[in-house]
Parts: sequence; C-alpha cells; structure tokens
Amino acid sequence: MDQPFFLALDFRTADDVKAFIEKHDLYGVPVKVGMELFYREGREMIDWLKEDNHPIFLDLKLHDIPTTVEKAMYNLANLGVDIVNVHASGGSEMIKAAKRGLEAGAQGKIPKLIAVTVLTSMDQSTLREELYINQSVDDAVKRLAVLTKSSGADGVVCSAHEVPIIKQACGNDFLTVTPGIRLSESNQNDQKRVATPQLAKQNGADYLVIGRSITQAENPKANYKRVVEEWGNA
Ligand SMILES: O=C(O)c1cc(=O)[nH]c(=O)n1[C@@H]1O[C@H](COP(=O)(O)O)[C@@H](O)[C@H]1O
Repeated sequence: MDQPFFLALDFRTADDVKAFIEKHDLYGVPVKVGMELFYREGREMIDWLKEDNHPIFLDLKLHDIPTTVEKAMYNLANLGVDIVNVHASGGSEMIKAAKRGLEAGAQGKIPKLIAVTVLTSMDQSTLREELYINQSVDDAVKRLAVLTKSSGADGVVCSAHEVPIIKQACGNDFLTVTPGIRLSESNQNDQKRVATPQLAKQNGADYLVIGRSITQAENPKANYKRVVEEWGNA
C-alpha cells in the first residue's frame, strides 16, 4: 500500500464516489467503505474499487451474536477486501466467530480482522455518564485491545492517543488503525478524540482513517497531499 491512509468514502452513492475520485485524481488510493455506501451500493461498489486497484477497508462494525457474525463474515470474506471490522465489545466469542467466518469464506487472501475499541466520537463523560463504565478511556481501550488480541484478531481501531499503550500491551505487530484524524484547522465535527496525522505517526499508528478533512475541504487534493507530507515529515 503506497500510503497508510484510508480515505473514508462517506458518500451517499457510487456516482458521488466516482465523481470525487475522478475530479481530484485519487485513483488507486486506499479507501474505507462504510455503512452508508455499502448499504446502498453493496458488492458492485467493492468490485469497481478493486478493479481500480484501491486497497479497501470495509468498515461495517459487526456486533451481534457469534453465529450471526460468523455467517456474515463468511459472506463478506469473498469480496476480496483487505480489512474488515467488528466491535470489540461484542466479546471474545464473537471475535473468534468472526475470524472463523473469514477463514472459511475467503477465496484466496483472508481479510485482516480488526475490532473497534471505544469509538473516537466518545470521551470520558460518554463512558461514565451514559455507559456507566468507570474506567478511563485509556484503560477501557487497553482492556478491549487485549481482549481483541487474545481472541485472535489482527488489531484494533482506536484514537491516535491510545496507540502507545496498545503497542505496549499487545506488541508492535498488533495493528492500530486510527480515525478521528484532523488537519490543524479542520472542523472536529462529531469526533471527540482527534489528532493530527503528525501526532498519529509520532505515536506509532499503523494506518490513519481520514474523511471529512479531505472530502469536505475546499481543495481535497491539496489536503490529501498535506496528510502525506505531515506523515512523511513526522
Ligand atoms: O471504524 C471506523 O472506521 C471508525 C471508528 C471510530 O472509532 N471512529 C470513526 O470515526 N470511524 C470511522 O472513520 C471515519 C472518520 O471520518 P471523518 O471524521 O470524516 O474523518 C468515519 O467513516 C467513521 O465511521
């Protein structure tokens, strides 16, 4: 993969995506396809992105009983994407079932499996006041990362801030994929635990996920280049 950034294609339709990629000449860049796009465009969208050589993180964040997740992953495994995810809070049996489904369903390369720890749109008060979790965000993320690793997955989704404690607890080879990335002047939107590409790199993140700082920018290509530069210079 040329650049370790997944561009979040949070667009409504395949036509919107095609127009954006074409207009800003972003052919072949690694992309993340999420629920909005996949629920509408499904497999055809993935096939089209693969034909154009985009590495793909399919972000559907599965969270259900183990059997359902195993069977869903079986069906996703043959799409030929590079990474898929679940919510770590689904527990070890669910994560193991996801992995079994992927291994059984893949034709060729098995997609990497990562688990979302604590969404980057949450902060300490969300955990304490809404979810009644009395741990710090760092401790909750670390606990879920250790659970994910012991359940056999390849890595986690976390904010850039927690990467050092995850690497310390789970080892350097355990992947950290970090959304909530913002260029310094970008709007934070609904994200709470944000970081610049530079900080993510300094903290040891393996991959960034970045959407609106590029897709909603006045000049998306210029911002994409800035992310590349910040990462390269960090
Ligand atoms: O799994 C994800 O990709 C994810 C996990 C998380 O904790 N936070 C998070 O923002 N994401 C996704 O990452 C992308 C972030 O987009 P922007 O906030 O526009 O950069 C969105 O598509 C989210 O669905």
